[in-house]
Parts: sequence; C-alpha cells; structure tokens
Amino acid sequence: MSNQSVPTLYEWLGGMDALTRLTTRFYEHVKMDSLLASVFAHMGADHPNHVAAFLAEVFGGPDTYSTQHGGHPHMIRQHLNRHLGQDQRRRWVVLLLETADELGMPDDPEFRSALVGYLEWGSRLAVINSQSGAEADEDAPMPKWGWGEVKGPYTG
Ligand code: HEM
Repeated sequence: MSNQSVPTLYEWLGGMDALTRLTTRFYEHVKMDSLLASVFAHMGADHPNHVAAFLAEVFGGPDTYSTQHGGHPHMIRQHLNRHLGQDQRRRWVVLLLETADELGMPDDPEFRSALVGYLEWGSRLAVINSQSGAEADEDAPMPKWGWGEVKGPYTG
C-alpha cells in the first residue's frame, strides 16, 4: 500500500501477478474471437506481459513500461495505421471486462467504474491513433489513472 490511506488502482486489483493473469487470459480469448483474432494474428508471445506492464504503470504501479519498453510513444506506435473500428474496440473492452469477472478480480462499484472509464478512454485513443495520418508524439507522457473523474472534453 502507498503511504496514503487510499490504495492505487494497481494495489487494489492485486498488483503485477493479477494484471499478468488478466492479460494472459484475455489474449487467449482474443485469439479465439471472430472480430479480434485477425487483428492480433502477429502479436508476439510477450504481448500480454507488455500490456500488463503498461496497465500497471497507468494504474500507479512500477514504471517498467517507461524504463524498459519505450513508454507511451512506443505503445502509440503499435496502434498506428491499424485502422481499428468501433466494433473491434467494443469487443476488446467487453472481452477484457468479462475476463476480469472470470478471474474474480475486484468487482466493487468504485474499482469497476474506474476500470471501465480507463478502458473506454484508452481504447478510443487507440482507435484514433490507428487511423490514417495519426502520428506518435515522441513526448507523450504515460497516462495515469486513479479513482477520480475526467476533467473536461477531448483535446487530442
Ligand atoms: C486501453 C486500451 C489499450 C491499451 C492499454 C493497449 C495497450 C497496448 C500496448 C501496451 C501495446 C504494445 C505492446 C508492446 O509494447 O509490445 C499494444 C499493441 C497493440 N494493440 Fe493495443 N491497447 C489498447 C487498445 C487496443 C484496442 C482496442 C485494439 C484493437 C481492437 C488494440 C490493438 C493492438 C494491436 C493489434 C497491437 C499490436 C500487437 C502486435 O504486436 O502485433 N489495442 N496495445
């Protein structure tokens, strides 16, 4: 736990082991999914671990994705020119939430509200960044997500 009484989302969901279990099982489902299998046909064996590291950092855990995997610019680059659609995005989010249920991750309203909020936000950015003409900002900071609410409209 952090020094404050409110845990980070990372701490609340069970830390690195829980996140790795989540992404490992999630991408097993993805590989079997009619809308997503082709999108992820060429993902490497380490993909679930990389996404777990990314989510860990976003949710207040260790900064391994920034220090060892290229940080947010690298993540954005992985989505460039993939032309993801809203149907694929929706399925991605639903499958991840179903996997969280399957694995018995915390399901209190506060945590799930924060999780859904992040997944909606992040997946919509992934779709935006996957369209023709999108570029990776080499200074893009890592997103940080907590228990709170968004503070205003999309500004790019
Ligand atoms: C919150 C939402 C999302 C997060 C946090 C996320 C995270 C990531 C990360 C961290 C990578 C790079 C992994 C690495 O460093 O090797 C990646 C790659 C990728 N993502 Fe996402 N992503 C999100 C949404 C989506 C969605 C909605 C789709 C498609 C429906 C998608 C499709 C892909 C694909 C195809 C790759 C490349 C896989 C490969 O290596 O072949 N992502 N994503």
